[in-house]
Amino acid sequence: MTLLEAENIYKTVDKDISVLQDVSFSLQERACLGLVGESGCGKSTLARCLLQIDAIDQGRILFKGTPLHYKSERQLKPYRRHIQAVFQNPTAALNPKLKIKDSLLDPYLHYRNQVEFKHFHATNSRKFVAQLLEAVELPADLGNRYPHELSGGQKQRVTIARAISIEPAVIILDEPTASLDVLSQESVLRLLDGLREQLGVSYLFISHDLAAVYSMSTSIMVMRQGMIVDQFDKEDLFAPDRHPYTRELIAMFE
Ligand SMILES: Nc1ncnc2c1ncn2[C@@H]1O[C@H](COP(=O)(O)OP(=O)(O)OP(=O)(O)O)[C@@H](O)[C@H]1O
Repeated sequence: MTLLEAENIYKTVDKDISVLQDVSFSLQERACLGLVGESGCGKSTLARCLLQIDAIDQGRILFKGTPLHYKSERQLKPYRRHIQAVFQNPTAALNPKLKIKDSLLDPYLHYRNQVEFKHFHATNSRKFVAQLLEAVELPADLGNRYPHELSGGQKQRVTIARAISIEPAVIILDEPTASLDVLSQESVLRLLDGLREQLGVSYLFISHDLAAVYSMSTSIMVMRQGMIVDQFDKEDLFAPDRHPYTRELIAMFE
């Protein structure tokens, strides 16, 4: 089943600077679609448009066939929980004044009437927090700490736990490991990969790092100057008909 679709999206900023041009793709159930491209090509702008943070100028964004882009905030509410996001900087994503357990409960309290809770069975909030921490391989007592008492990798695991807490269909991962050291990068990617399998969630995995995109994704799209110039199944990364720009990206890793 197709979960998230973009159809011929255009986006300009500052009146006439084109950032996205004719962007189309579809994200299938249980898939990980990788989006790779160099800094400034428009990846985060696309993420913000898909999350209905930024408006598009032309085209359509659909979730399970329903167009999202013209809906009011009230009409969007039932859809927002289905499309969650994890961004580059976990420190900015967590309220410094809230203990981790309270940050983890936030989305749950906001959306609990809409979620079936297939994966997390909350008989009480303490148990729910413990289940979430366990799912992201963090110790249960960490819930009593504040964000500044955690490492960058631990904080990113908390933002992942928040995202999965309301059992979304799609998580947009926008450079989720870019602020982490190499060892934490690897372990967070492994965690995300395992969670996709375990929870049956789909990812749009955004990164400038082709190696990370290759390791995580089932299919890949390549963006250059706001356009998708290449789109293919992961197995076809080294196929002879790859776009010259994709080949340039591959050459950087060889
Ligand atoms: N609100 C805005 N006003 C002006 N320019 C913007 C705005 N949003 C994005 N841009 C420009 O659009 C282009 C794409 O930015 P975007 O952040 O989407 O790229 P990116 O591929 O995510 O880059 P990075 O990997 O460095 O985050 C950049 O040239 C950026 O300066």
